[in-house]
Amino acid sequence: LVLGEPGHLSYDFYEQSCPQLESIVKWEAARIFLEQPEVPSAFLRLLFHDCQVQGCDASILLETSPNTTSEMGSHKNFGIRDREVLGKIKSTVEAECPGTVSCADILVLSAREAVASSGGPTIRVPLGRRDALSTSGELADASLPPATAPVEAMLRIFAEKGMTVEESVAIMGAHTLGVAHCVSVESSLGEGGVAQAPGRAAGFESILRESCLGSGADPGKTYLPNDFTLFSFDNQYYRELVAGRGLLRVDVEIAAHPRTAALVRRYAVDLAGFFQAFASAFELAAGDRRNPALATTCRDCRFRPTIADLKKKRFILT
Ligand code: HEM
Ligand SMILES: [Ca+2]
Ligand SMILES: [Ca+2]
Repeated sequence: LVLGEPGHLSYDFYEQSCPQLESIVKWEAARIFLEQPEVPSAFLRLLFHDCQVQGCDASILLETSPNTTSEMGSHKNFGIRDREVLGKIKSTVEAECPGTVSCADILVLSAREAVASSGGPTIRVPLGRRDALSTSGELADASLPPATAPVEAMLRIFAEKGMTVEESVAIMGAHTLGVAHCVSVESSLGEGGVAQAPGRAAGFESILRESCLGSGADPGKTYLPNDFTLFSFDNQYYRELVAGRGLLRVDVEIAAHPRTAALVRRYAVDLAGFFQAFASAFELAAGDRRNPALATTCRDCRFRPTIADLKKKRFILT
């Protein structure tokens, strides 16, 4: 464990200390994705939910430390899964490069592989993030958008990271992978056949009502694909939106909002344009480093020394 200066991110950060890093993560992730095809979508959402709360510092992987609640205690993190799979990748890296690579960088690299191995763009990411030692469920509550977030809130969140509207609409294309549970969709369903999400196709609205409100549906357990090609990183998400088949409120709204509708229609027919805007948006999302203070490189991504342990110097090896 190295108490590092929170230096700048760079593309060659581990060039001397762990030259094989990117290929280790690439092959270990590929091996895992082959056995568990539901993992890439989990990694991509994990990246967003980590970086959104005190920056990209792997704080979402922390288990409760004394006097704080973990981020997973926040209902905004409902559906977040497969955090332990990142631990597997981390231990493979540890075997080659002990105490060198941060969990935050492992998360960014793994999310990048999730996109590339699902057919999306290959994204170059600068490295050198440090891991948080503390966090709180309250902070996650305050920093993450609710499932009901409208377009304006979405645009504000990504503008804060320096994204253009083109990039903000492109990063929402992450919803080309994975699932949403009924509990996240429910609030957008109307009463008596009147859609709460204007712009959603009537036929799709009734499919959602049947799937999520029908007998046998359990809001916390029943889930639906984010698009028809939930394992493939493509522009199908935008095609669905143009056809009025958005799942979440923000998905439905970006197809109609004056600032975003034209971009949704463009990405639906311009895969290369979507990939390019997504790649630069991803780099901005992964570049959020609000919390470089007292940050470190942790060997275990989930159970980290507390600040008190550090003060006793029990964990400081160098
Ligand atoms: C304001 C913006 C956003 C909102 C309101 C939002 C909301 C949600 C919600 C409610 C779910 C479903 C959770 C569940 O029920 O299991 C979801 C899933 C997902 N989100 Fe977002 N999201 C946003 C932006 C993003 C971004 C920026 C990314 C990644 C860069 C992302 C990646 C994903 C992925 C991959 C899934 C599927 C997860 C899975 O299969 O487990 N989302 N999102
Ligand atoms: Ca974080
Ligand atoms: Ca897809």
